[in-house]
Amino acid sequence: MTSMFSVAGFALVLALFVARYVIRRYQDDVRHAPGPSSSTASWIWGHELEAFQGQAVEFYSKWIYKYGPLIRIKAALFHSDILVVGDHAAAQQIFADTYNYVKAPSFRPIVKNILGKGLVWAEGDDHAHQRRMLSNAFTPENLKDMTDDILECASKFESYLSNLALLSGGSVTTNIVPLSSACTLDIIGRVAFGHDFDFGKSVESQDIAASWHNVVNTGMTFGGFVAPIVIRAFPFITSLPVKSFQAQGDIKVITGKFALQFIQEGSYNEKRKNILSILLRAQNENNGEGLSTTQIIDNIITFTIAGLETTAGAINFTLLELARHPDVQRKLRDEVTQYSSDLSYDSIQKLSYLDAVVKEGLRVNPPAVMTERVAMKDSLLPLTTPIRTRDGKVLTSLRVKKGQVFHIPFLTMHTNPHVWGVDAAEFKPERWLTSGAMPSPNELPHGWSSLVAFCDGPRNCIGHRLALFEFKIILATLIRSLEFHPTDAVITRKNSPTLQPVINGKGGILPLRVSLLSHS
Ligand code: HEM
Repeated sequence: MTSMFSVAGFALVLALFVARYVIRRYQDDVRHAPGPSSSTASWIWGHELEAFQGQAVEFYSKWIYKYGPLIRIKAALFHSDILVVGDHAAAQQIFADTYNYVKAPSFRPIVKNILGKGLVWAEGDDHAHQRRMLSNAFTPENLKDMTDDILECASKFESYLSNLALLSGGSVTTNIVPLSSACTLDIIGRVAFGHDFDFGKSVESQDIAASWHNVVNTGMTFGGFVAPIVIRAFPFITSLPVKSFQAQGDIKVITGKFALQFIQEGSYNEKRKNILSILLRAQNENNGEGLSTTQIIDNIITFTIAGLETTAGAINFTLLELARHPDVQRKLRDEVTQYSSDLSYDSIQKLSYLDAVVKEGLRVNPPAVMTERVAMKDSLLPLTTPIRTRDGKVLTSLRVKKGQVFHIPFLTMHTNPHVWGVDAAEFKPERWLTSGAMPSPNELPHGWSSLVAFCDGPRNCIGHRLALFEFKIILATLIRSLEFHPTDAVITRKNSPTLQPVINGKGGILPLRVSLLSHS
């Protein structure tokens, strides 16, 4: 008898579940979005495994260029279909409405452990408040005060490579990845909390490098694919007492320690130039309205993590492009040596070819490859490119339900051949300088320089001006005295968790031949 009731109970739950699924399916327009056929999806992993196995967003690009800028794919573990958004109006709306479209809630506990309760973790009013308080640290005036620190760190990078080349008779092949990371760690350490990590020589910088290497290579394994999908399906597991869910990252521990030390020294009133000093002084001036000391430290940690490998990645891939395009490299060197003996904030903005190289570098190899958002309520998404349904209706906007997951691949949006032409994926800085070579503004996304490398809207990259300044100073410093050449290595690209150069399945390796100008 008992077993009969439990079978009936189970059947009822199942029927309710199926009914809910069917009703939901017909209350939104997601089913009308085109995309790869369900028959090509794995029954358990949907299209997500195929997408993971390809290069960075390779499949999202392939599908979007084939089916249109907004597509639907089957999700893993029976989750409802995911919308992959390359449509500009839809992306703009998602980025603008930060109260409705949020980062995946199931990952917040992990983000909190790794970064603390700073800007990346915060949502809604808390985010708006933190953002208002933090923005002041990134004004051009404050960035100008950081110039000497950035120049010094870039020079160390250049000296290291020059010496290496000199010791090998003027030319050397080296893995550029750990060196650019050491340089950007030095910069963020100095400008964020007044600490010098000593270009990869300090124990802390080595711990940070080892832990990042581990993150990159674990993210490319099958386990790295499955873990976030399981968390999405069973969010409660992040609160289980499992070591890896509760662990704080090395960068958080190390940065937190140095930031606290800096505060305890109490010298922030004299050390005006770094972000921590700026925020602590603002805290005193705000009579309690500002951020708490814990929030300030959590944001220093957040800036370090968010600003370190993204900027390093931009340098790595742009040096690779320059190595592959010697003519571009020569033109850049000519401009840098001709016009800029001083690399101040104002003078570097005037170097138009350097600016074009930087934009093109971020277009074809955006360090943040894609992002994800989840709808918090039922909503209507505007579309730049209407969708035609099977029964002939034309949809200029799409109804989506609460809980809808969106993947927004920046790289796909940057290199769409229907927008940028047949050479969309090629590195050609000239396109930014030649009249008529760029697509018209209404064909491009809303964002910095009509790109989404720094995302868009109230959650765009708060550090983008600092990132661009660093990026330009490092490139200009290196290119003045060194020449970069490609090697025979076959380099592919993976998203783990930023854009990674990969050789034979291993991430974090990018060999380049570097020669002293006088020896080439
Ligand atoms: C080339 C280098 C960089 C790139 C390509 C980049 C890209 C991005 C992108 C795409 C986002 C949005 C992520 C999302 O919402 O899913 C973002 C957010 C953020 N970035 Fe950057 N970033 C770079 C450098 C930096 C630097 C140097 C800092 C700090 C000093 C920084 C701090 C942040 C923070 C705190 C956020 C979160 C903003 C918010 O949610 O309000 N980034 N960045």
